[in-house]
Formats: sequence, C-alpha cells, structure tokens
Amino acid sequence: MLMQMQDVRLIRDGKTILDDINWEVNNGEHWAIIGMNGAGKTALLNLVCGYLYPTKGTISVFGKQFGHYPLNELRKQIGWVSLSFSEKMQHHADNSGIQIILSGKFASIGLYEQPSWNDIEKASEILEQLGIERLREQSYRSMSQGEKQRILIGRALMASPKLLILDEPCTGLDFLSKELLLSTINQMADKQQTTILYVTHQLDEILPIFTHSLLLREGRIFSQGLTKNQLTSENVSNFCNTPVQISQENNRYLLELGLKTGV
Ligand SMILES: Nc1ncnc2c1ncn2[C@@H]1O[C@H](COP(=O)(O)OP(=O)(O)OP(=O)(O)O)[C@@H](O)[C@H]1O
Repeated sequence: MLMQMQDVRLIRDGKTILDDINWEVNNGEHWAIIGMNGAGKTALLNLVCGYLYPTKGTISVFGKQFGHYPLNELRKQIGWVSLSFSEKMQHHADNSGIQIILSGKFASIGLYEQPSWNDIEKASEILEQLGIERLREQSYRSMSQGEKQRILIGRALMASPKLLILDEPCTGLDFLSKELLLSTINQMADKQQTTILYVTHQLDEILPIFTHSLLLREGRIFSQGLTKNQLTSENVSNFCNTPVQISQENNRYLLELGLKTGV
C-alpha cells in the first residue's frame, strides 16, 4: 500500500476543512481527484505530503505512519507539480529546459550543484520520454505555459518519485496545449513507475490511465472507487446536485447538462 488515510479530520482556524476521510492508494493505481473550488483538494494533498497535520485520524505514506518518518525523506519521494511551484520557478527563468529538469535531482529551485554524467543521461531520457527534446536548450522564460508544465513534470520525474501529484496541470492552457500535455501524461504513465494523483475540476481530463477516482465535496469524500463506476451519469448528477449526462468518446469523458429523455 502506498498511502492510507484513516478517519482523518482537518480543522484550521476553527473551520472543518476535511472530515471522515478514509482513502487508500495502492501501487499500480493512478487516481483522479475531482472536486469543485474549495472542496478541500489542496488540503488533502498537503496532508499526503506532511505539510499539514491531521487534527484527528492517521496517515501512512509508503508504509510509514506520520510521526515515525522524517518528512524531508518522505517529500523526496513525492513529486508535486502545481501552479504555485511554477510561479516560484520564474526566478530561474534563464535556466534551460535540461537545467530545470536536472534541478529536480537536488530538490532545488535553480541548479547549484554539478550534475553527473548519469544525471545528464537520465534528464535526456526524460526529455525524450516526454517528447520535449526540442526544449532542451530553450530558456524557461521563452517557453509557453504548456511547455513549462511539461518541463516541470520532467523535473519532478528526475527524483524518481514513488508518487507524483499533478495539481490542476491544465489550468490556463489553450485546447491544443492541453491535449499535448495530456498526451505527455499518458506516455509518462506508461513508462514510469510512479503513481499519479491528478487533481482536476474537468472530467474531460480524466484519461483512461486514471484507474480510480475520488470525488470530494465540501471536505468529505462523496464517493470513490474505479473510475468507470464513479463517472456515471447518476453518480456525477448526485455529486453536483444537477442532472448531467456523461458519455464517453475516444476514451474521454464528456459531460452534458440535463438528462436525455430517450424519447
Ligand atoms: N488555514 C485555513 N483556515 C481557514 N480555512 C482554510 C484554511 N486553509 C484552507 N481553508 C479553506 O478550506 C477550504 C478548502 O480549501 P482547498 O484550497 O483545499 O480547496 P480546493 O478544493 O483545493 O479548491 P480549488 O479548486 O479552488 O483550488 C476552502 O474553503 C478554504 O477557504
């Protein structure tokens, strides 16, 4: 088992942000975490990485319970790609694609240590696997938003994380860049050993690689399990308190408002 939360509650400033969280992630699974704004998705990820501590309940990551494991060791094995991280990277915008990827080895923002030949080889492999070799020498500053996201995923992979968190990676991307990013994620899931937790508001981003889904509403798990059982018209209609019709086309989920009458 990779991660387990038992009966977790999180209270901050007198407000219950998460409650009754029972969730298990196993090797070989990739999870989509779906929730509206303010549902508690970021808080949930902060608990996984030990940036927040639960008010009640227990959390184990990689088989070790919190409090029994140095958090910096744990975090080295978790890659987290988010918009706030991408903003921090702006201070090192002169770095090239390969330099940014290499910095992931040292968990630093910016490259201060001399990488070995093995590191450079690994970074080159990642560039190739993600289909972004052409960004190798290009400055981060000059990359498009979608290219930056793909480089940051590469950076996270450099540390060979057991768990990779992609926090709304398609935010701000145009439809073409979004499709390119999704296809990169698809390829990566195929070739890397890492388990992905993918946070999103959008059902069309939930690729077939996401075997499992967790639907979070107002700080509680609304439902969880195999994606194909979660993303049904009935379940999603109940989840959003609005009748919706879910269909699948080319292995992608589509959502339409309103139920078809069938007549
Ligand atoms: N320190 C805090 N004190 C009080 N409330 C907080 C604190 N941190 C988060 N919250 C609240 O907890 C709720 C969940 O926040 P969170 O950022 O986890 O949501 P989210 O699902 O990631 O939302 P979004 O999709 O908009 O990013 C929000 O209502 C937020 O205002």
